[in-house]
Amino acid sequence: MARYAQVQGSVALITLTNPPVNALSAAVRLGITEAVTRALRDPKVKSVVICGENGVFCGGADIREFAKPMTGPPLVPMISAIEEGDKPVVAAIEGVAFGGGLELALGCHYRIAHSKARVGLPEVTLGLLPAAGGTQRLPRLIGLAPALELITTGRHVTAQEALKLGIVDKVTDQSAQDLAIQFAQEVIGQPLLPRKLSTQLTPCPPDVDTILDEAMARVKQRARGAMAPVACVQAVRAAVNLPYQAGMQKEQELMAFLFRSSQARALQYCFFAQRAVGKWSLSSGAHSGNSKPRPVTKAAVIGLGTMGRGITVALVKAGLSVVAVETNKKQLEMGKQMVSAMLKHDAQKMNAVPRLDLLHYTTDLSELKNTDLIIEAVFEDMALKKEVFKKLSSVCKPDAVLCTNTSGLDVDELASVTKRPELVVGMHFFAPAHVMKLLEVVRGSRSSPEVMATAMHLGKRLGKVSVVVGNCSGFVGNRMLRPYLDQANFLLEEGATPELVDGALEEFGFPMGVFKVSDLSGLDVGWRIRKEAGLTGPNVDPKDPLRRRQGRRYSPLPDLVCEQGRLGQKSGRGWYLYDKPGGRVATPDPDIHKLLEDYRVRHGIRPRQIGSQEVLERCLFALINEGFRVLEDGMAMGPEGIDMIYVFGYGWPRHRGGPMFYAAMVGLPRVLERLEYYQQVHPDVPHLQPSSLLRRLVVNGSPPLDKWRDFLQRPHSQL
Ligand SMILES: CCCCCC/C=C/CC(=O)SCCNC(=O)CCNC(=O)[C@H](O)C(C)(C)COP(=O)(O)OP(=O)(O)OC[C@H]1O[C@@H](n2cnc3c(N)ncnc32)[C@H](O)[C@@H]1OP(=O)(O)O
Repeated sequence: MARYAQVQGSVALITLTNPPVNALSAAVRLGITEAVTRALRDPKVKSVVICGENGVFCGGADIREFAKPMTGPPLVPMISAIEEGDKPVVAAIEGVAFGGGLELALGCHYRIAHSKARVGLPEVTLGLLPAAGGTQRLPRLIGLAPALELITTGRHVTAQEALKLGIVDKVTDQSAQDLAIQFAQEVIGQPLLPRKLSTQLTPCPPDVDTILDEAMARVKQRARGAMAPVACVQAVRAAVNLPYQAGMQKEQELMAFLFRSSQARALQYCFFAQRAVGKWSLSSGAHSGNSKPRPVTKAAVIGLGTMGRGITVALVKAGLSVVAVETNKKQLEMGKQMVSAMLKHDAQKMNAVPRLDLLHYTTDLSELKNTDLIIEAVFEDMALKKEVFKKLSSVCKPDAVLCTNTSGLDVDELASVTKRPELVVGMHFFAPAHVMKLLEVVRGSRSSPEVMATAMHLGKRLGKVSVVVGNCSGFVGNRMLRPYLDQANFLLEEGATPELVDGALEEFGFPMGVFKVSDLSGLDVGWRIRKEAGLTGPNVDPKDPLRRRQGRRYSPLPDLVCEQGRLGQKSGRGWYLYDKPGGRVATPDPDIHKLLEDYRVRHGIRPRQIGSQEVLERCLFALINEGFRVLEDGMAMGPEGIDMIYVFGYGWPRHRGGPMFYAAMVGLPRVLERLEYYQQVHPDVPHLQPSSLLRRLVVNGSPPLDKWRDFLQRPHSQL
């Protein structure tokens, strides 16, 4: 797992060999330890180079080993032995040096990087801290403020920035390994002590306490309850206040606490789940490994509303040539201006030139003859979308892929109006589409494996986390959102306020509570959908009482709020009050409190005290319950997909792993018991009726999440 060779006469070359990323598994650590001992002992060896095989230095500790009992030599003494040795050791960094990989390089006396390499300490994103000396050596090398920033964010740094910061000593466009070998010979005999970071003091600016206090305040504000960033600041503080060994002791103590935490487990689960969802499979046997995507060089977007504009920007940024179609001339002009502004803004941030040349705007659908893939993003109306798909079917070349950005309409119904249903697929982007990482790729019953591969591959090119989902109303994300929203509204009826509900959800870790999000999205969106569904407005069944629809409990509160012209941020009032239309700072609104009080009086509801625990249980467990139904219905590949949809599309706190992971952490018997309790109290809310899958899992001893698939009733997959 580490190859040893002697090159150029006196240089020991140690190569990490653990594909694909040379993670520091037990075997690799053993290999390095043995190779370093050999090099330091061999009198013919005067200097050492450490590099990684296949153009990757090292992706850090082997994350898969974290769940198992520790074996092999630990990292800290291994790195100390390198630093303490009396022969210069040079790290040759190609590809990446992340986490333990960078810590290994910091234990070396010199670092040479390839110009395309990236370095960083991403441990915080795994719920950990750099506990192989990273929190102690990096501040000593580059100073307090930059070290704090890198360690608390886990940000990856390019070789050029690493050179500027002083993390690496040289950057080369040629082979980093060759330059390191040459360099290792040049530095033989030079004093090593100044290169041993553990012997140095952390450079301390006069305002050191202010820097640390501000960093702590910043991470606490951003962390939304995540513990690792806070521990990172504490560890770096030790690099300033304590001698190296005591600082290392502190680093170990903090790490031991984090390592055992449920947050670390959740974040590490997310790391693997994010990668797992890219490996999709269908019930037909087709999967990502055997289905080839079609080439897409020219794409089109139909409709330049908010979604269409964002999708256009995302496609252009990925280097695709795009035809943007908007039949309304005024809208086209407005869309054009906004897309250009967004592209220019993004390019400016990255010091690049905006690729406006990739764009062509038109009002004429017949200009789509040569496009490979078309994404329809018109108004969310089935009749309108069908009309567009009919036209696309006759205008586009026969093998062009037709995608819809619907957020929940039936993909099969749309496909049925085309002559190529096998080439129709849902690509459900989330607003703003050029920013949000999530993409639901919706498989219609006739979508071909090739078309799924094409949409998934395009998602990857756009930098999205793409998740294959089944074609059911609302797909996965929005389908699970309904019970969550319902519960939030019911809680208002029963005595809560928007700020009480949002406060509990934000305390849990959501960036915004449900009512703030609704205000941001615009309350009229849901209002229109409810009108179309006959839940409010003229199409309501006259036999339905005000607080019941289609046989189940219904809260008309959101409709009443809309009827008052309170449409959210855009109108300056919604569930909250804003300083102006379009304002973003939400303050509790006495008028809403009055509206709620009057409503309760009108309906004879005695308000009661509602606590955070009830808010969380009712909103989150109802959502989770629907997640189990999604699995039971075969609309998702597994719980990992659901979790990634919620983490990347709905602000679910990553350190809680996603709703299904959270359910497993809380304990499935507990989730079941609370759902049963609430269902008894609210028998007219079917969403609280525990799903049969949840019951079956509990009866079978609550198996771990990766075994849930075994408890689905077959045939299960609709994918
Ligand atoms: C008290 C206890 C003390 C314990 C001390 C513990 C010290 C911890 C310090 C650490 O080092 S924690 C790990 C820090 N490193 C990272 O977070 C890096 C994670 N990896 C990445 O960012 C990326 O994978 C990459 C290295 C940039 C490569 O990206 P790329 O897009 O090229 O490929 P991927 O699809 O992401 O990965 C390929 C393959 O490799 C698996 N993998 C990647 N990194 C690791 C790792 N560090 N450990 C184990 N496995 C890793 C990844 O899961 C993929 O596998 P798959 O089977 O194909 O899904």
